[in-house]
Amino acid sequence: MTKIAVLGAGSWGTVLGSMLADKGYDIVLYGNNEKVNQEINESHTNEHYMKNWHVNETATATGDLNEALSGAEIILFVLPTQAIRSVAQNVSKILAQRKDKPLIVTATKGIEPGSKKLISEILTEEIYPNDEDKIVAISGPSHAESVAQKDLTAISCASTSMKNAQKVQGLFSNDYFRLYTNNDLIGVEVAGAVKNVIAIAAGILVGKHYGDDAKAALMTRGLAEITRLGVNYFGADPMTFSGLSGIGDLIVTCTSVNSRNWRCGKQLGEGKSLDYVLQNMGQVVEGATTVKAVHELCQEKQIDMPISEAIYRVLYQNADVDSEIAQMMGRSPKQEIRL
Ligand SMILES: NC(=O)C1=CN([C@@H]2O[C@H](COP(=O)(O)OP(=O)(O)OC[C@H]3O[C@@H](n4cnc5c(N)ncnc54)[C@H](OP(=O)(O)O)[C@@H]3O)[C@@H](O)[C@H]2O)C=CC1
Ligand SMILES: O=C(CO)COP(=O)(O)O
Repeated sequence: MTKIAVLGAGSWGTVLGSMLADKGYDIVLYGNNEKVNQEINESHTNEHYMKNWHVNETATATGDLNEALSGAEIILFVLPTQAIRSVAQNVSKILAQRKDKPLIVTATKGIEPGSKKLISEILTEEIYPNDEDKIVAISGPSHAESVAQKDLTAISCASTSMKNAQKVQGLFSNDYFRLYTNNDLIGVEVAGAVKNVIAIAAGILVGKHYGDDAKAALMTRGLAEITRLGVNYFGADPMTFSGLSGIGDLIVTCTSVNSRNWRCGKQLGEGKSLDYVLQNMGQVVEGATTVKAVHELCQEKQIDMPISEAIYRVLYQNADVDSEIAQMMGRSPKQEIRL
């Protein structure tokens, strides 16, 4: 039986791990919270991250990375962006003692501030230098809460190696979870990461009582600036942004109450402080981290991303939301389709 090590025992890691255990794989979750690991092993629940939900009883959890990786053919990273590099370094040390090279899958959506690197770039750098083909990213419109209920879900599965993308497609697919392969790894990751920033903006508009036109305008212009960053800086294929990891994920994250990024934005729009919102969310809000990397890129490479830059100023420079909205609506006239 194929063993899959799932690194991250939060909402998405637990649901993906349980879904894969339902298919008969040997699943070991790696989590850094001993209480959560114990709860998964003993009562097969993870109440903090997935309320009133049952984890497949064959899935186990451990705080020992060696134990999680032992014999694993697939290593699935489902950690917050901020934890990826340090855990990847530990994974690399453990794999150095092995002859085989397990396939690495990432479900994390983010860009690392400072390095401005995507998750696949960090994993390649830390684990398989010069072998990007061993990395596969899964990304698209998918909330843990929906997949836990076996709601119909379709996402992208991207790698520079079509063979490895197809392998992961086969491993993860079931009758309610469908994956489409994509060879634009970079584009899929940029789209998945930056939509979280736009989702914060979508939440802010709701918190400020703006309506449907505002939401539609934000999502469309948000996609335009995500595409601009992806194509101009990362060299992504523009078509990727019309796909599941692009417009698909943008729609779900900007409209669903399950989105932590959207909920964060809504509370900011209602006047709460970022510190208060993040402390009370109890789960990761990736857009709040990724917007720092996006801001660095905009400054360095002169990329025009007015929505993301406004979100950066609201989150980290104390900017007033109403003034930012007024400023955005008053920008000089622009042509719609431009990269
Ligand atoms: N939730 C979802 O529906 C989806 C999430 N994603 C992406 O998946 C990634 C993970 O999100 P999600 O599961 O929701 O996040 P959660 O906030 O629900 O869980 C994060 C988990 O990571 C753990 N963790 C943090 N740092 C470390 C570390 N250094 N070592 C080991 N474990 C660590 C946390 O542990 P602790 O309890 O100790 O904090 C927690 O268990 C994000 O990039 C997100 O964007 C993608 C699609 C859907
Ligand atoms: O990526 C996601 C949905 O596809 C999860 O979004 P949130 O992190 O905003 O909950």
